[in-house]
Amino acid sequence: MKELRFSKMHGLGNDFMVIDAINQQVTFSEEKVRRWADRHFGIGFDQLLVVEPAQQVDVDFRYRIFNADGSEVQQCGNGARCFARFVVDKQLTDKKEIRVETASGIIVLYVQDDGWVKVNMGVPNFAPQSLPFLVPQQQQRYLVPVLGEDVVLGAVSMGNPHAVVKVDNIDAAPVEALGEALESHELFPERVNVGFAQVLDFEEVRLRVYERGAAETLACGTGACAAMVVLHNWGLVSDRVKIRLPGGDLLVEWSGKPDSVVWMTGPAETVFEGVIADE
Ligand SMILES: N[C@@H](CCC[C@H](N)C(=O)O)C(=O)O
Repeated sequence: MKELRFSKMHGLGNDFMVIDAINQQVTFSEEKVRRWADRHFGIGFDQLLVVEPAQQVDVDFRYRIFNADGSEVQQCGNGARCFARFVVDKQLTDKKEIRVETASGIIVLYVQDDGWVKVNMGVPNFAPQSLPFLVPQQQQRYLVPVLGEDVVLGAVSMGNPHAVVKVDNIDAAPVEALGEALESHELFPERVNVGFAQVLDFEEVRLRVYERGAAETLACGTGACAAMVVLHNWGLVSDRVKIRLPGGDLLVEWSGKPDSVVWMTGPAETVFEGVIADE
């Protein structure tokens, strides 16, 4: 058994175990991640974030993400902000503009003087095959039969797959039941994250997200970006929107022009440092 150092961090209550895998040797299995993620018998987290050496020449780090159920995924927005704070606080870099490779491409993280992090989340991809979403053609709105009703949703990849459902009031939304049913719906063969969005006005949206592989979380960064771009396409929000999640607020900006990137700005906090025995 060897000792493995980690940080426990969160972005608006979406919580993470963060491991420096540059200065420590560590291997991952689904079973190990699930054990660490357990909130009673482990450390407890929504996602595990791993800092690895860059594999490409033009980036600073490689960023790997595992959901609490042990599945490795392509992107995590709240995690990206925590990743930036981690590599700066641990003096793994002295840069304030950090280029990071993920399983879905390169993202750029900017650590601001106030400690918040602004992330270039890349260009949203509305092509159904990018999620993947098994529908005959790309549309702004899709009608999906689930739990005995036809649910209207938008679909987008923010590097990871998202479905967005507009609701009148997120407090009354069937997040658990519908979220779970859509997450593993046959039209989403790689499963999907499901956002429930309540539009307050052009600049403000309330959002709850049922995350693939982690169930409902207090916040989802890519979910906030997905909700914003879908609602923007539907003409319901402006280019700069405050997304109010159960764990706090995120600022999401997107012009809606072809090939324009999405910007997400918000906090990232360290809760404690820990050491765990690892085989
Ligand atoms: N919490 C995240 C998203 C984490 C990954 C997601 N559950 C997936 O499976 O794609 C965020 O802040 O974006």
